[in-house]
Formats: sequence, C-alpha cells, structure tokens
Amino acid sequence: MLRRMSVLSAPDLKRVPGVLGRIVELRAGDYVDADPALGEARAGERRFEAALAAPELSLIAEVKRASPSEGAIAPLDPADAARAYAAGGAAAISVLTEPRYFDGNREALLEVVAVTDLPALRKDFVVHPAMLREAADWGASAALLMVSVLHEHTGEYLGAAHHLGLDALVEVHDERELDIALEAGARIIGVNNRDLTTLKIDLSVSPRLIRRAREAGFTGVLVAESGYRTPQDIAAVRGLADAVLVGSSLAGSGDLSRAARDLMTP
Ligand SMILES: O=P(O)(O)OC[C@@H](O)[C@@H](O)c1c[nH]c2ccccc12
Repeated sequence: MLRRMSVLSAPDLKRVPGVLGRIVELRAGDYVDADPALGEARAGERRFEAALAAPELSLIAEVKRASPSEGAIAPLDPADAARAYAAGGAAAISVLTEPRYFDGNREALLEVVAVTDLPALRKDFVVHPAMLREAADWGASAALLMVSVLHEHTGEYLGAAHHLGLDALVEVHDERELDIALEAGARIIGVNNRDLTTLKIDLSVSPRLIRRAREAGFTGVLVAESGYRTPQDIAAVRGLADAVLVGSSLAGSGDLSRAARDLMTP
C-alpha cells in the first residue's frame, strides 16, 4: 500500500520548549522539502523488540559522540564502538544521527548496521515521515519517537514506523506523556530520566513510570533511559524494566566492551 502522511506543522513544533525545541526546529528545517510519502508497506521482523524481550535485563548501548548536556563525549568510531558493545553483551545498538548537537550522521548508522547483527535503533528527533523512511532504508530495526515532540501525532508516526517494518521506541518523561504512548498503542515504551527541557537527570522517573505502565495493564517492552553510570544505578530498575539504554557513561569510558559488561554485572 502506497501511503502518504501529514507533516508536523509549525504550531506543533512551537510547543516544544528549551534546547529540545531548538533541535526540533533545526531538524524540521533539514526535512522541510522532503517527500512525505512512505511508499509501499514493508514486512517488519520486529528484531529490536525481540532482542529486548529476554527474561534478563537487556542493554541497549548507544553510539554517542556528543550531547547538549555534556558537549564532546568521545570521538568514537561507530563500527569499532558497535563491535565493542556487541562483545560486551549488548542486545541492541542505539545510534545518534542528529548532526549538530550529537555529532551523529547517516554514515554512523550504516557502519553499525554493516558490522554487527544486533538490531540498531535510529536515535534522532523524528519530525517528518521521511526520517522514518530513511531509518528503514539505512537498515535500522527501530526508530525513536518522542511524545514530547510528537504529542497527539504519536499514534500516526507509530503507524508509519510499523508500515515501514520498523519497531518504535516511544519515549516519555511524565505521566501525561505515558498516557499518550499507551493510548497510541506503543509496543515499546522508553522512560527518559533526563528532562530534555532542563537536561536534568532524575533516576526515580523510570521506576515510577514503569510501575504506572504495568499497573495500567501494559504488557509490552519497557526501557529505562539515561543517566546510568554504575551497577547500583542499574539495580533500581532490575526486575522492573526489560532493558536499559545507556550512552555517555559507556561512550566516555575508554574501554566500551568492559564498561558495558561491568555496568550490567549485578
Ligand atoms: O547518555 P545517557 O545519559 O546514558 O543517555 C542515553 C540516552 O538515553 C539519551 O541519549 C537519550 C534519550 N532520549 C533521547 C532523545 C534524543 C537524544 C538523546 C536521547
């Protein structure tokens, strides 16, 4: 089925505050002339979802060279980083493709997909359907969808991701966003401990929202995201989350494989 999609309008994007708003505005500018047609439906393998469904806590390790909160983190080679994360026991690899604040790009994702069999997540600020089509074309198994950016359009973007055979990590940071993700029919929900408008980390956010999602009857995959530096930090979501998403503390460690293993060892 050939499907076209609506593009987020300027008023939608204006509702995003702080640094996040600035990034989203720049990303929308990059894709303003892109074709919103999704094209033919593709069969999804749900590899990302399956990789996180193991009974033990899974690690999604992130290729992250820079961020707005930390500036330059490490000049990682994406292929080397992905190989090291795989050797360190990661279940999936997250790759930043946002160029200005995260020093990411398309090549980083392509290289990761080329060197490892682990499913890859395109980590970017999705504001246009063409970004999802790219994610699928570049070999990603999943894309990030942020409720703080997509608001009531979350369900439509989720449908577009599934149409393209992609899994979607639907990211939330508070109760209201969680309710939107649940309502939209998300199968994988990520709880970000970082408030992207202030960039502050609060590790109590994930346990709180993960419990709430389970109480609401959510049976899908739950991911705790951001700010995890020690095995003690991880202990707070063991038995609650299905996976943790970790970037900076691994990327800046110097020995990515060992850091991944050490972090996940109780
Ligand atoms: O580097 P950290 O604190 O381990 O966080 C990783 C990941 O959760 C973070 O990069 C992230 C979570 N949600 C995002 C949305 C956009 C960009 C980045 C992110």
